[in-house]
Amino acid sequence: MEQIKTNKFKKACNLLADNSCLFRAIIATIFQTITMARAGFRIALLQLKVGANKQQNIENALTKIRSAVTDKGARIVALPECFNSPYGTQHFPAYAEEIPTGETSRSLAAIAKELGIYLIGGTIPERCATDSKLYNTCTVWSPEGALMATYRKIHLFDINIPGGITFRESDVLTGGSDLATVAIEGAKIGIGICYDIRFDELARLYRNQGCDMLIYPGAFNMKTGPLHWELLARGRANDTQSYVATISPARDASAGYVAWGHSMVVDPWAKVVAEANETEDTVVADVNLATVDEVRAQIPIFSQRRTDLYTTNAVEK
Ligand SMILES: O=C(O)CCC(=O)C(=O)O
Repeated sequence: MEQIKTNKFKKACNLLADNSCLFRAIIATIFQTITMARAGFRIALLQLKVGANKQQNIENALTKIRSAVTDKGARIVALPECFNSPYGTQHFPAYAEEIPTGETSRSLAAIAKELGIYLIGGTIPERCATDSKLYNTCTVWSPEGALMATYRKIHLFDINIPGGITFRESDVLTGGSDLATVAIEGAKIGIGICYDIRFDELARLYRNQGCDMLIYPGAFNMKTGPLHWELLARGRANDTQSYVATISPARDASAGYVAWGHSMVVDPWAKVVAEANETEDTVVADVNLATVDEVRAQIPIFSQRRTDLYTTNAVEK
């Protein structure tokens, strides 16, 4: 019996010795997989001045995109909500364009291709070619200039704070019904727009789908911005243990709708890692996907949820 065991052991050793190169390669791959930290990318958020002249708004965005890439080394550039039009229901019909045939889409596709970058194209008022309805829509462009995704704002901004702010996007816009994720540089990114950030359910769905980062072009105002903008960005980052980026237009005190500004990147620890003030500016941050993995491993709330006590949507990761 002992003899048989010894022979088997010798055979196994000989096999390993014969295939030592292969064996070493397998061990090296396993070790690498265990220890390999995920990389990341540099993102630039463009807090743009937006005025009444659509052509100027587009030109300004293109200039700032170029400089974020050539001067600051961004691989992904993100624009604010409603960057080609003043923000207001009275403006949306006049500024609306079809996607991807409108002039704004064509300009974004061309600059993404020229610079070889990923471009989160903020939002524009979209006129749908098939139903003629208006949507508040984000487009995402690849380094080849291809349209990777469109996201139509799901939760329309309808609020009424007497003496504060009253806004009813639903007077002219239709809400979208689809989530949108894109795979960029090893990260899965979920898109939301402004008011959407108030809905933790949407962020949860993206987390369930395996997102590492959530990007919200937005334009909070002088009433809700000071109270809620950072709170919500940090809240969603903390809930989902993801990076969160919020991108606002610059503040223009003379505009009909005065944006809060303060575009920011929040890391999965819910720490604000880069932030603008209210003026036109470019916010740059390095997104480190190893930080996502680190937080999720160290505070493993996702696997600790008591789904026997409350419902959540299907978990893919
Ligand atoms: O939720 C807020 O306070 C502001 C939302 C907003 O401005 C928007 O959805 O465009």
